[in-house]
Amino acid sequence: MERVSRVSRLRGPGGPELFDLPREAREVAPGAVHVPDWLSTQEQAELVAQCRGWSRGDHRMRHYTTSTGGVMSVQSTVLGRTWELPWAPTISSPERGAAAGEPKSPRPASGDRRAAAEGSTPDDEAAVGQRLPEALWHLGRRGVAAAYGEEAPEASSFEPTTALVNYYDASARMGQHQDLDEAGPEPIVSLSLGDSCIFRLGNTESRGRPYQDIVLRSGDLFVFGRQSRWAFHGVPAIRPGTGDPALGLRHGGRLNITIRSNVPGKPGRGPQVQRKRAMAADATGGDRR
Ligand SMILES: O=C(O)CCC(=O)C(=O)O
Ligand SMILES: [Fe+2]
Repeated sequence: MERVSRVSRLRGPGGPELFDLPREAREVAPGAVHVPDWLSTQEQAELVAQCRGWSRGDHRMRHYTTSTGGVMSVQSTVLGRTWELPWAPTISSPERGAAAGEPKSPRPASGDRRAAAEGSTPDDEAAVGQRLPEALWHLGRRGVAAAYGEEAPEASSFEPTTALVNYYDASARMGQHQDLDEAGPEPIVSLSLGDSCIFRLGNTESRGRPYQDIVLRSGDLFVFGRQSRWAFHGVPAIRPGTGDPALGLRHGGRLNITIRSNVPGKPGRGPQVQRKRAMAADATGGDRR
């Protein structure tokens, strides 16, 4: 793992914080690496703009339902190859989940979608299908190399296929869960944009203790694979107003992008997913995953 010391440009509610605190890249648990300030402000702003372009039409953000029918407080969209699982969004049935939460914008007819894509980049077009935008493929690869080192086997073997983009408004949260939808064991590459959050990284056995709370700020990279690939994790809180308005998140909030490898013919541990999601929903009042 590279050990890079960077100085954060922290913001507090209403403006920059008073102090610049050095934060170091750190393996917080075996296989779980936090690299603060990995993306420059410009890269972050570009990614926010790209996410806006990608999350249109069939890929618009929406509140998905958990398997028990609870509505997630987080809004999400999937780019690239989707999962063949009951909860997962599909391109051919874009209304899945709509009953759980009214879409933010009406679904455009296919002609409208072409119009919406005008002025968009080739990556925007890619996201309309099941191909992962190239920019995210590269970020996935770079992220693994930054976390585990250029020489790590995963730095060349990781084949990103899928990105889950989550939007958290000030009150959104995500309950403790495992990312079981991919067969694994490829790592999960997570990028944070906008407001800071508390990211809770737990153990692989249960949603409870031991866990540690890590502050993820805009531009941070977090990779969890290897022994932490099946660790329970979640986002118990957002810190509203801490994001830099220059990123272009018009209503504030936090964007999270997890870049994953979802191998066809190797569906995740489906039945387990259902159970685990149900557990998480039940234990948190059913409004978040
Ligand atoms: O928002 C985050 O940092 C975590 C998201 C997550 O765990 C997920 O989408 O599965
Ligand atoms: Fe997750």
